[in-house]
Amino acid sequence: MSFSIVVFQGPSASGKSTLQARLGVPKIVTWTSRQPRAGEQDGVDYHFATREQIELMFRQGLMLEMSEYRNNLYGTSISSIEDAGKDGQVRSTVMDAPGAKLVKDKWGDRVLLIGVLADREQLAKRLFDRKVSIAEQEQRLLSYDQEKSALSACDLIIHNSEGQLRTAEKVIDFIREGITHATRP
Ligand SMILES: Nc1nc2c(ncn2[C@@H]2O[C@H](COP(=O)(O)OP(=O)(O)O)[C@@H](O)[C@H]2O)c(=O)[nH]1
Ligand SMILES: Nc1ncnc2c1ncn2[C@@H]1O[C@H](COP(=O)(O)OP(=O)(O)O)[C@@H](O)[C@H]1O
Repeated sequence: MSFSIVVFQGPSASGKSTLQARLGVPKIVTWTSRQPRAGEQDGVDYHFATREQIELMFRQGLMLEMSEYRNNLYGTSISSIEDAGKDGQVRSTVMDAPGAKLVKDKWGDRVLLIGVLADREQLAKRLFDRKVSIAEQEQRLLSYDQEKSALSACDLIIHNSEGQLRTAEKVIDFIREGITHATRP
């Protein structure tokens, strides 16, 4: 059986979304209580909901997990993971380390867990370039060490510091080719 879900994990600004976009398979849309950013669409980037709605879904047993990040709730519905791959289409998602671990523990070798890592100094610069406030930069970098040490649970780790993006993209192209090949009838 081939992979049906690719999960990206790693520190904030390491390049998870960039590499997820490069992989180019449909995303598993997760839930968040944070406000949509400019250009983000409901049901495409996230299911945007209130904190209360997400908590209710969790209590109803519909959520695999729920996680608090920078004062917002994030969560993945069980059905979105279970349904992945049913149509023969691999799906991808970006998760924090605890969420990624749950998916890997529960769905095992259906899941390809990719860790993305870049130097701490470069992440600080990327966050600065993104015009993130100093307080938010500090908060995001606080989780750097935790996310970095959790990478040991990954099936593979892609290094994505300055100058490594082209190679990282080639690795992703290689993975896409492998996945597509394996799911071809
Ligand atoms: N555990 C968990 N983490 C999620 C989920 N959806 C998104 N995240 C993580 O939430 C964090 C914040 O994402 P976001 O608000 O889009 O901001 P970003 O830091 O710019 O990517 C990222 O580390 C995502 O990987 C989810 O369903 N569960
Ligand atoms: N290897 C790289 N070198 C320089 N900048 C990069 C590299 N990879 C990604 N970036 C940039 O860093 C920023 C954060 O990347 P993003 O994919 O949004 O990270 P994450 O999803 O992990 O938070 C983006 O502006 C992206 O274009």
